[in-house]
Amino acid sequence: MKDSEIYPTELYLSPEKDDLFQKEPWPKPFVFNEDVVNVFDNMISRSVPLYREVLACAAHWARAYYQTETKIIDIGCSTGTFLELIGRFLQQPATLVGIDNSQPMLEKAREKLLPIQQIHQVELICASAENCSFENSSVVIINYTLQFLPLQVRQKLLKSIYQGLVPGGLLFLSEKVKSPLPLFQETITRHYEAFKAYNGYAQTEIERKKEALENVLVPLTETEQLQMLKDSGFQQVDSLIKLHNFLSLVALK
Ligand SMILES: Nc1ncnc2c1ncn2[C@@H]1O[C@H](C[S@+](CC[C@H]([NH3+])C(=O)[O-])CC(=O)[O-])[C@@H](O)[C@H]1O
Ligand SMILES: O=C(O)C(=O)Cc1ccccc1
Repeated sequence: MKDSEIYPTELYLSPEKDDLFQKEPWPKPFVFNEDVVNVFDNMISRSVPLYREVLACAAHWARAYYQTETKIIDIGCSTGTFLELIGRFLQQPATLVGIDNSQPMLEKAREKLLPIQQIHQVELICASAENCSFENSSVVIINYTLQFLPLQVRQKLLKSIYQGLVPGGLLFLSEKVKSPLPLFQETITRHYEAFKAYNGYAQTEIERKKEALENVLVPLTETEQLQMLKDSGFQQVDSLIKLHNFLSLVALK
C-alpha cells in the first residue's frame, strides 16, 4: 500500500454508538468494562481530536522505523484499530504485538485482526503494560494510555520501553496533557468540549464523563511529559501534533 493510499486514513471502527453517559448506570469511576468496550471505537473517534490523523501518522512513522525481525508493539491497543491499520500499511510481514489489561478489549481486537493474521504474526497479551517486556522491538506505540497509569508506574514503563527498544528504535506517544497556565487550560477545555458537542455529545454526557474520568485520567503538562521521556533515556524527542489538550510525540533510541 503506497503512502498516498493511507491519507485520509480509513480506520476499522465498529459502528456501535457511544450513548453510555445518556442514562444510568454509566461507568463512574470510568473503567474499560464490557459496556465501554462495546462502544469504544465510536467513543474514542468522537472524543479525541484528530484521532484518525494521529493513527495514520503513527502508521507512517512505524513503517519508517520498523526493522525486520523485530516487533511492533502497541501498548493499550484497545480494540486493535492501530494494529489493523499498520497491518494493512506495512509492505512486509512483521510481528505485531498488542498489550491491554482489558480482556473484553482484546476479544474485540482478536476479531478485528483476523484478516491481518493472514499476513503478519499477531500476538495479543492481556497484561498490565508495566509488567511486560519490550525486548527486540523497533517500534512501540502508546496512544492515550500512559495517562491512565499512576505517575510512578509511567516512569518505570517508559524506562522499560527504552531498554527494550533496539538501537534506532522509535517510541510514538500520544497523551492528553494540561496547560501550565490556568487561564489557557480553561480556554482549551471550553474549546475541547465544543468539539465534543460538535461530534454529537450532549452537555450532560460531557459533564458526566468528565466527572467519571476525574482521578482516572491524570494528564501531565507537555514539559513534564518531555522530562519523563528524557529521564527514561530518550534524548531525541520531538512533538508532531497538538490540538486542544491532545499531544503526539516521537522519541528515538
Ligand atoms: N496498565 C495498563 N496496561 C495495559 N493497558 C492498559 C492499562 N491501563 C489502561 N489500559 C488500556 O489502555 C487503553 C486506553 S485507550 C487507548 C486507545 C488506543 N491506543 C487507540 O489508539 O485506539 C484510550 C482512551 O480510552 O482514552 C484501554 O484499552 C485500556 O484498557
Ligand atoms: O478526555 C476526555 O474527556 C475523553 O473523553 C477522552 C477519552 C476517550 C475515550 C475513552 C476515555 C477517555
